[in-house]
Amino acid sequence: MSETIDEEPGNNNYGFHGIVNNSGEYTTGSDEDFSKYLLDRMKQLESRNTMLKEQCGQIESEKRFMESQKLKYERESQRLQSELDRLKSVPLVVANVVDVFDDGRVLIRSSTGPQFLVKASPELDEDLLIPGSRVALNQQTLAVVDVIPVSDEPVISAMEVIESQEVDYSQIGGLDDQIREVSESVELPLTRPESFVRIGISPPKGVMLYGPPGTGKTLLAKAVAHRTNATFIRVVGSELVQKYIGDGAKLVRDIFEMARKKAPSIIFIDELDAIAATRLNDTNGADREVQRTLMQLLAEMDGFDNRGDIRIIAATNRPDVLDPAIIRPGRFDRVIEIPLPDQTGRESIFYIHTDRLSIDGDVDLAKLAKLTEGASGADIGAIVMEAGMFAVRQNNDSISMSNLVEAVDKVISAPDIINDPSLQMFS
Ligand SMILES: Nc1ncnc2c1ncn2[C@@H]1O[C@H](COP(=O)(O)OP(=O)(O)OP(=O)(O)O)[C@@H](O)[C@H]1O
Repeated sequence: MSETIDEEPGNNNYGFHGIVNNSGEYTTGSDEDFSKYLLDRMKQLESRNTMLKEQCGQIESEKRFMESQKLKYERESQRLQSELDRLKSVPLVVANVVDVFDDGRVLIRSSTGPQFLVKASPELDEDLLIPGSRVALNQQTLAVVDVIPVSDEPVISAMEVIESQEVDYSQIGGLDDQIREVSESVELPLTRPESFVRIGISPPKGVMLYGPPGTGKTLLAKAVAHRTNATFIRVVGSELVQKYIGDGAKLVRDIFEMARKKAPSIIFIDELDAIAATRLNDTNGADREVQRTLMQLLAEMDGFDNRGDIRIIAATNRPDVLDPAIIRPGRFDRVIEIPLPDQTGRESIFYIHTDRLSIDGDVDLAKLAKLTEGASGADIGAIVMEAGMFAVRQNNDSISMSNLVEAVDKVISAPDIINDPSLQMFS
């Protein structure tokens, strides 16, 4: 037997350097030995090549499998995410965590009292689920879908608290009578309480402003707060009962508590109809929630001294649906209509909104007021803003009458305005 050697530095280009014969001596070998070596080497390389090709094929098919798995999981994850978003977007019930068990179940207490043993969504960070934390539950399954961060506590997010208001009566157009009435019933009891004591009458506890949207109800409430240096606390009725179900009554308590702490204060309840609509006999869960919130509001109103330094103003666009209990004496006993502005009102609102702007000398506010019959103060604000945008787009230095007429058309979509012959001079 002879053994090929290729460790030694070679004398050919194939890595063949010689053989060791049967006597153990090294020899460079014959041509035959060299051919045999090449043949063996070729076979070796071919089989290695085949093996590597197989491995490569195997890895390729594993890669394809992994890619299809990845695609499948991505789709699954998207589906779960949209399911989760959907669950989170429906109104959620707020509850407190009482205990968390090892098997992932959570004992919660709803704000209306009963306790439930529920599951937590797997997406939730378990570390945040601790006894005492506030959580949001899916309304149907009661699964915990979110942990409410401390800064998102309903009492804070449900109300807007502004300690000093910038709005003044002079920024409200066309509501002189209403300003006087609100001032008498809200401002005087706060600024001159002794006058009421002297005469022996009680000021109204609550004032209700009703009228179409955008007519200045919120503006009026803010202006009163400014005049009295009172803290302005604004809550929206629909949010109290729809955003954090089960918490409406507690929120009402918290709001009055906050008003007492920050007194003198004005609580402004926007969309009062969402919590004070006429009660039906056949009530479902959501109606009961509304009722509980309203009962708490009435209890708070009945409980506080109307000579104190908390005033309540409510606003609604739907006075027709209100529960009569809400306007009983000692509650919202002063009801003030805030109507759409008339010609003079619209003119003064145009004046207020254009006063600080750069406008052309020929701008005719009376004409604009005439063109905007049926428009609210908010519509007029939007018209002026839109006219300003037209002027900016045209690179002008000031707002022209034609900018305003065009804006009227855009905001209140009244096509006849453009065809009105008396306005041709402005277009
Ligand atoms: N009488 C008004 N005078 C001047 N501006 C007004 C008047 N009414 C409304 N506006 C303008 O419209 C905006 C919206 O008005 P505001 O929020 O007070 O209306 P609202 O009656 O409370 O509406 P909603 O019922 O929709 O809550 C104001 O910020 C102001 O720019």
